[in-house]
Amino acid sequence: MNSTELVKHIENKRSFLCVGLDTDPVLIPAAFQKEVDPVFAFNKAVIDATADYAVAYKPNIAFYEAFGPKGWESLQKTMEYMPKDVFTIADAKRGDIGNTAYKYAQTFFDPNCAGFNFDSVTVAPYMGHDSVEPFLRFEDKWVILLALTSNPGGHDFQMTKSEDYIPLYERVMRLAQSWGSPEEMMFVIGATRSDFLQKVREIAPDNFFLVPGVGAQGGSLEDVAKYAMNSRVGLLVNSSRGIIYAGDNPAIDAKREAKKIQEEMSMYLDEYYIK
Ligand SMILES: O=c1ccn([C@@H]2O[C@H](COP(=O)(O)O)[C@@H](O)[C@H]2O)c(=O)[nH]1
Repeated sequence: MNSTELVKHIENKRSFLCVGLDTDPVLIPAAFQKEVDPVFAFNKAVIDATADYAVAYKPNIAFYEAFGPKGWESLQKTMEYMPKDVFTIADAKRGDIGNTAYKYAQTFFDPNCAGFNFDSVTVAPYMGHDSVEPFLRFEDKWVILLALTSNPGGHDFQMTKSEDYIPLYERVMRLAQSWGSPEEMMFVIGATRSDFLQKVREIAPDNFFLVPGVGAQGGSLEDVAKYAMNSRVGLLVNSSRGIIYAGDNPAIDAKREAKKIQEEMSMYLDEYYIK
């Protein structure tokens, strides 16, 4: 999906919500456990319940690969079930030398390889340009680089400063913009980093940000919208547990939560979105 289509879906749905499909077999409600593939059955119910309110879905790959071939099959079926008008993110956090990175890119982007056709994949940038470039060879596909993550340990390295006092996350964001255009590169910025939202938007005015950390991790959606929106919205805000485990019945509970977030987003689009 290219950026024009993505922005069109955001404007049409008045939403920049990404639903995280972090589907843990242990947490799936009992009603789905009797299905042949409980993970897929649950994901299907979540997608049905939330598709009117979400513009993106983000299966975190860890929740699938933990179960080997069975997990990959659930992911495959989930991807085949995705509505056409949503942006898909393989949250895989890959990163390796060039030829290996290309294999990772094929895994998620090339339908003739593993069979997936994700729009984007999350990548750790710390092995440098040649570890990211292979992902950029695929047309209309996106690389989403970890910049300022939402977890407490994100501080350990991302905030460290070199002799010129530039923190590592900033160095990553500035240098990475010379590797690829804002039409193919996003950054992960945690919603929990509210003090830095203005700064990261200043560093990367045109890129989309994938923002995890609202919902279960407590980040403020309003702060994200207020400080990090740009002239094409430029945000995909993810909530996983807060939506998918909102209750035992996704048709009611996941729908309610997704709708609530979408309504809030719609309000913030009125308030903060300047095209
Ligand atoms: O900085 C980061 C990068 C990725 N994540 C991922 O996003 C979701 C968040 O899930 P919640 O249940 O909404 O907290 C999950 O898949 C993480 O691995 C992140 O949280 N922070």
